[in-house]
Amino acid sequence: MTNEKIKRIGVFTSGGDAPGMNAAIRAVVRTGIYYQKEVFGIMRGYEGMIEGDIVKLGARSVGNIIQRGGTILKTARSKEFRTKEGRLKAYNNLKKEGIDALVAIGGDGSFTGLHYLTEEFGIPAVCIPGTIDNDLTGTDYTIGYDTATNTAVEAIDKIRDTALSHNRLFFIEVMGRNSGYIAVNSGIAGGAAAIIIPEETMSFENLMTLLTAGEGSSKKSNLIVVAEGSKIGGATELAKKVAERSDYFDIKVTVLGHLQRGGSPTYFDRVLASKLGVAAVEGILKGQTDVMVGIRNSKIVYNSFDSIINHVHEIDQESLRIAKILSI
Ligand SMILES: Nc1ncnc2c1ncn2[C@@H]1O[C@H](COP(=O)(O)OP(=O)(O)OP(=O)(O)O)[C@@H](O)[C@H]1O
Ligand SMILES: O=P(O)(O)OC[C@H]1O[C@](O)(CO)[C@@H](O)[C@@H]1O
Ligand SMILES: [Mg+2]
Repeated sequence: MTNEKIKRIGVFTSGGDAPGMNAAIRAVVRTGIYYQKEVFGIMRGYEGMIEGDIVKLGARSVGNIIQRGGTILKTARSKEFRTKEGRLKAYNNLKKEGIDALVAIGGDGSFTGLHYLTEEFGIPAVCIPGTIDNDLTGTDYTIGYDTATNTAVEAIDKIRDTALSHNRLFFIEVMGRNSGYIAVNSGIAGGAAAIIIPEETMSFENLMTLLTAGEGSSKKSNLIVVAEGSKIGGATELAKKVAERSDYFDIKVTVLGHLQRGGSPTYFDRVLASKLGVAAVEGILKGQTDVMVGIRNSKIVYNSFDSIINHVHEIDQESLRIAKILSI
C-alpha cells in the first residue's frame, strides 16, 4: 500500500470532542508511519487549518494517549471555514506544509466542511465518525457514544438511589443533539419508566397518563430519561408542566450535560477508534476519497459523503419496543 502520490497526511479533530478521539489520532498517525508516510496534526480543527497551526507527529508523540478523553489536537467550531475565502486560506496552509491527504475525526458538520474542501481543491479526504451523539448513518457506532452512554448510565444509577430514598420523580436530560440514541440505551440500561426522544413523539398527555398509572399503583419514585432534542420540551420544561398538573409527585431535574463528553474511553471506543483509524489511512492510500469510514455488522465500510449527510441514523425499533415492555 505505497500510494506514491500521497506523502503527507494531515489529521485533525473537529466539532464536539468525544472520548476515543485520541485513540483514533494515535491509530491514524501510527498507520501513516507504518506505510512510510509523514503525518501532521492540525490543531483546533478548521481554525488551526486556517491559521496554519500544524505540527509534525511521530509514533512516540501519540504514546500514552489511548486511554485519555478529550483530544490532544484540540477541537473547535469555525465560522470562517463556512466561507469559500476561509477554505482557500486553509488549503493554502495545507499546500505550504505539503499535506496531500486529510483525515478528519468529527461529526456531520465537520464532514460537510471537508466535502466542500475536497470539491473545491481536489484534496483526498476520509472522515472518521467521532461524536457522542451516534447520529451518523453509515456506521453502527460513532467513537465516543459508548463511553458517553456508560457515563449516563452511571449517573442514572446514582440518581436512582436518591430518588428511591425520597420517593421522588426525576427528569434526567441526556445529550445527543437531534438524536435519541444516548437516551434510549441509557434509559433501557438505567431502568427508566419512560424515555423521551426526538424521533418518537410521545405527547405530553401520554406522559401524564403513564405517570398517573404509576400514581394508581402507588409508584412515587420514577426516572424519566429525556433526550435534549425532545420535541415536547427538555427535562426542566417537562418537570414544570407535570408539577402544574399534579401535586402528587416530588419532582427533581438533573441535566447531565458536558460530563457525558469527558472521561477515559471504554474498551469498546478504544477498539472502534483503532479500527477506524487504521481503515481511514488504508482507505485513503487505496484511493478512497470524500467518504466516511464506518463499521456495519462488525465489518469496515466506506460510504460516500452523499449517502450519509442529511440521512437520519434510525433508532432501532426493537430497542424502543423492549424499553416500553420493561417499564411497566
Ligand atoms: N455547511 C458547512 N460548510 C462549511 N463548513 C462547515 C459546514 N458545517 C460545518 N462546518 C464546519 O465544521 C465544523 C464542525 O461542525 P459542527 O459544529 O456541526 O460539529 P460536528 O462535526 O457535526 O460534530 P458534533 O455534532 O459532534 O459536535 C464547524 O464549526 C464548521 O467549521
Ligand atoms: O459543547 P457545545 O458546543 O455546547 O455543544 C453541545 C452539543 O455537542 C454534543 O455534545 C456533541 O455533538 C451534543 O450532544 C450537544 O448538543
Ligand atoms: Mg453534528
